[in-house]
Amino acid sequence: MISHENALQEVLNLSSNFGSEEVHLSDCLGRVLAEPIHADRDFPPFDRATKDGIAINFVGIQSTNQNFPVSGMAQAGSPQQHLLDVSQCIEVMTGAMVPKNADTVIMYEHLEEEDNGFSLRESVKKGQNIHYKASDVAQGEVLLQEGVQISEAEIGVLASVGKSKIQVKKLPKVAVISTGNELVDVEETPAPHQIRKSNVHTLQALLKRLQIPSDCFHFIDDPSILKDKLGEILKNYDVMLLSGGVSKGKFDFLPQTFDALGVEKIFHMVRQRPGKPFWFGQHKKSNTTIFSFPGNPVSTFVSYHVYFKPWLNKTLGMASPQFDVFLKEPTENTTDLTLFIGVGVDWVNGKLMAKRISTTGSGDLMALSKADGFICLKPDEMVGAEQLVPFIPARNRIS
Ligand SMILES: Nc1nc2c(c(=O)[nH]1)N[C@H]1C(S)=C(S)[C@@H](COP(=O)(O)OP(=O)(O)OC[C@H]3O[C@@H](n4cnc5c(N)ncnc54)[C@H](O)[C@@H]3O)O[C@H]1N2
Ligand code: MOO
Repeated sequence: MISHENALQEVLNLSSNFGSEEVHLSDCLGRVLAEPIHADRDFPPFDRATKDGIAINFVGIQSTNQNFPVSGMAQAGSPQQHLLDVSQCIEVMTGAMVPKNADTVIMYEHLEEEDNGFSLRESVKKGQNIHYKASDVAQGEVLLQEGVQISEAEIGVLASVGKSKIQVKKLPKVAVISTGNELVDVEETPAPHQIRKSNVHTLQALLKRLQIPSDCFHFIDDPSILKDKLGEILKNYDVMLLSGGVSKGKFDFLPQTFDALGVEKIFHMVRQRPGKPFWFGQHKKSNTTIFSFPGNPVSTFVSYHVYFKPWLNKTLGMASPQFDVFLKEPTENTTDLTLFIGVGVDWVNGKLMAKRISTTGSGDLMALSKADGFICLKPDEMVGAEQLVPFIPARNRIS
């Protein structure tokens, strides 16, 4: 049986590239840039007043006895004014172009308004209250690199440089598939021997968060139906995310179905818990990557985070972030498997502290809703209290 580390490496080795596509600014949140973004002009594009007040030429302070008659008004959005007489001033609003021949801005609160203009109430430093042209960024500079994930802050940058259409990395087309005779739809009332499908909904929600559209399928445990239907899906999707039907049961038909469809098995069964029966492969002809997760809800959920997310990140040209948390209580892994243990996390004195969630096992869907993520313990590893341990977040606890 393959170790978790080797399994992850095999998954990453099969990362793909789906090219790029153009999307509108309003649709690009969360997508990954497939082009560098350059400054189309200097930022700021002109010497900009940062306070409401007056603009003067500093030389005028010596010659005017600290009193400046007003010769004009510079409003944000108006063309540049010209201060012709250095003994005078031009009133200037925040965001306006500093007038030609002016080099200093004084805010109203530091001035005394008089009949014939303004006099100074505070000392003035030459050049104050001006945000200089190109002091943030010069025209042509790279503002955002290819591979950056677009957040709300990047949207502002894209808008500032006039990018209404953006090249982003194309996302895979994903089929989310559940298998099993016991599964019924959410709307149905299950008979005593049945349960409602939950994995497909969780997987679709996880994908939706990444803006990945997916189609959902369900098939009963029938080898010929599985072969027909999965054969069709192979032709039309880049990725299959399946749950259930991959273990040792007499009705776990997926491994043999993949084999019959000519899907290359990369590995089946990983030395980990949960998620041991994970089956991973690729159909070369259709270039479809197959993540066949064990059906227990926690196994499917953990496997998605541990394998599919890093695969997707690499496919989109992004690094997978690595996190550590401090363990509240000592924890020992007495097995020869890598363990992923559900934890709740809390900020304590600037440290993210993790505490184990009590659970009955990988069928315990309710415990999942209490977990903020999973800590990873290597086989036979002992981690003491207050020690750091790798953490796979399942929800955002920072913002
Ligand atoms: N002889 C062995 N038996 C089992 C092994 C093993 O190594 N040897 N592994 C166990 C582990 S670990 C897991 S996990 C399960 C996984 O088995 P399958 O992937 O074949 O999953 P199923 O048997 O189809 O289902 C398991 C469990 O999960 C429920 N399920 C399935 N799909 C869904 C869904 N879409 N939504 C909600 N719940 C789902 C299903 O009803 C079962 O209760 O195998 C162990 N056995
Ligand atoms: O994946 Mo099983 O994942 O340990 O219940």
